[in-house]
Amino acid sequence: MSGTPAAIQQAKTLDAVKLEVRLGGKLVVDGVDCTVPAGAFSALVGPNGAGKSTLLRALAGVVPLRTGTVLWEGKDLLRRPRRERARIAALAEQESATDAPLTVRDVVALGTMPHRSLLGFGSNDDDAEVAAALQTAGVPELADRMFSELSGGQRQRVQLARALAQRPQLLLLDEPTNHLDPHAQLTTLRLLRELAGGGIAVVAALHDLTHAAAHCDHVIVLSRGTVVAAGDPRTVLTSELIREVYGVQAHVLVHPATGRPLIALSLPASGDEAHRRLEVSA
Ligand SMILES: Nc1ncnc2c1ncn2[C@@H]1O[C@H](COP(=O)(O)OP(=O)(O)OP(=O)(O)O)[C@@H](O)[C@H]1O
Repeated sequence: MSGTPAAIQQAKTLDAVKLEVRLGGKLVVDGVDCTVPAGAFSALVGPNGAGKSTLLRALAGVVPLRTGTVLWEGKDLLRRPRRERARIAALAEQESATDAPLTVRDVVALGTMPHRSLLGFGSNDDDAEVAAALQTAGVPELADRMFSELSGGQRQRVQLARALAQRPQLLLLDEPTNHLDPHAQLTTLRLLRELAGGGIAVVAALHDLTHAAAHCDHVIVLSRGTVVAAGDPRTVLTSELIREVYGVQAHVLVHPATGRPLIALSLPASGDEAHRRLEVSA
């Protein structure tokens, strides 16, 4: 590898090439090409059922690809040994992966597994890693609670802590602000931006377009399993694109305090577009 800045940038990039995923006989991810650079916070947006969760799961190797390749640093990520892959990519999903009677500390400790030696199981290093992840996710006080007894927002932040404990280079998050109150939403988005600023690639499925426009460097717009636009959210998230993809009217304003885009949405006057969208997604 040459030492040029371009080569270095290339080296820390996720490239999805012609990804297809079929579920229940339906092509849910349909020829997705996208690039996610390290050092950037990327939003994955699109209507319900567009395929965002499935795409994130496919990137993490949780659902099998029908065709296509996921490259990290130019190499096939999904063909790497599972443990090596888990040191690169962490996925924080919306729903709990476990109903087992685990404490929050136990759940977050699962994230450290790819870095553990068998002899080092339960070491002080692991404890410190778990404590640091809970602290970063803003929920250190939950460590001894049973995971199954947490609220939706608390679970969401513990899932984030588990993913952070994995010390990933690529962090994939499915609606990380779901269930969170406004303060927690903003602190989570700020944290994700800081993590990206620290040099990792962060990709989050988001429904709030203002969040995507205000906090993300890059946006990928998915519709019916296909990428219909990608790039700087300030240029991609136009009224026209939002109307076309979501069937709603969008007014892109300027946030009076931050100067970032503020996207105000309303249904079209006739209601025709909204009606059409409900029919489409049924
Ligand atoms: N296990 C499955 N079997 C069959 N179809 C599935 C399965 N999981 C998801 N799908 C379908 O795949 C499509 C994409 O679902 P996915 O959850 O990826 O969308 P999404 O964009 O994340 O949606 P949302 O915004 O509602 O979370 C939907 O039509 C969904 O019904």
